[in-house]
Amino acid sequence: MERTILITGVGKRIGYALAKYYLAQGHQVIGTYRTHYDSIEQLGKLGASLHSCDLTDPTAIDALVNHINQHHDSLDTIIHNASDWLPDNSGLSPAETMARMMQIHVSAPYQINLALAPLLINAAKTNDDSIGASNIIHMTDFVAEKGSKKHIAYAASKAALHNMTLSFASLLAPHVKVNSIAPAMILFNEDDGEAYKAKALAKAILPKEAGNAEIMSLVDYLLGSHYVTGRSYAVDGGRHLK
Ligand SMILES: NC(=O)C1=CN([C@@H]2O[C@H](COP(=O)(O)OP(=O)(O)OC[C@H]3O[C@@H](n4cnc5c(N)ncnc54)[C@H](OP(=O)(O)O)[C@@H]3O)[C@@H](O)[C@H]2O)C=CC1
Ligand SMILES: Nc1nc2c(c(=O)[nH]1)N=C([C@H](O)[C@@H](O)CO)CN2
Repeated sequence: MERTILITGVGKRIGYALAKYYLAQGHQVIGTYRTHYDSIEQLGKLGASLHSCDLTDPTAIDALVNHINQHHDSLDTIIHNASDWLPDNSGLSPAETMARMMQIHVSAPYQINLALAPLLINAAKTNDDSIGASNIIHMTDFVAEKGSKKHIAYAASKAALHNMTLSFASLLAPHVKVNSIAPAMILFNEDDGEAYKAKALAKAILPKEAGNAEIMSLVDYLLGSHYVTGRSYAVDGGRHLK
């Protein structure tokens, strides 16, 4: 079955890996980006439909969903991947920090889900088994359940994003499944030093930088299911047992 998958934040790392992976499988990918990296050109050459959209701007989000509703007659999957891992000591005021985290991780997915839900439902109904045929995936974080001393606003926004998983799962059943993926140590950042890396790895009983493949295989499972919804799937090396 050829899918049409909207992925936010496809310019790098997990979002870029997801977009390339599903394009390679022959699916249609609609990708949003903020910074125009060379990777965006690469995805365009692979056939992706790409849209610049800063998720802190509700007007830009309106333009995105209006374009999708007007130019795409089918959409069966949305992956809310875009995220800003903003520390509490970034220099922004507490009010600005919390507002930014809630806008990107909660308000933007809320606005997009409500606007595109009819497309997801219609796509599901074209399937022989329409129950749970369409998908929304919210990329949350292990810290949504545990909190974080240095990313309080970020963690709170990811917890709110998972709460929306529960609400949208109830609202959009039986045609649309809605699930969270709660990762921990998937990819280090380029500026992470050896001491930080060692400390981060030691937080899990499986001390690994898990890599993109862990996310891709879980997304594949969720897309193929017709029976899992309203749940959070941890990809965290057993951090809860440390
Ligand atoms: N990497 C990891 O180990 C972990 C990741 N996660 C979650 O997994 C997901 C993917 O992680 P990862 O690939 O590391 O994410 P990144 O931090 O690398 O960023 C993901 C994308 O989000 C985009 N983005 C950030 N702010 C905005 C904005 N205001 N408007 C539009 N796009 C924006 C970035 O664009 P730009 O390039 O322009 O900044 C980037 O392309 C995220 O939701 C993250 O919270 C959770 C736990 C661990
Ligand atoms: N948007 C992002 N969110 C998170 C990132 C990231 O790079 N971008 N990284 C992490 C860490 O890997 C953390 O899980 C382990 O230190 C968390 N969220």
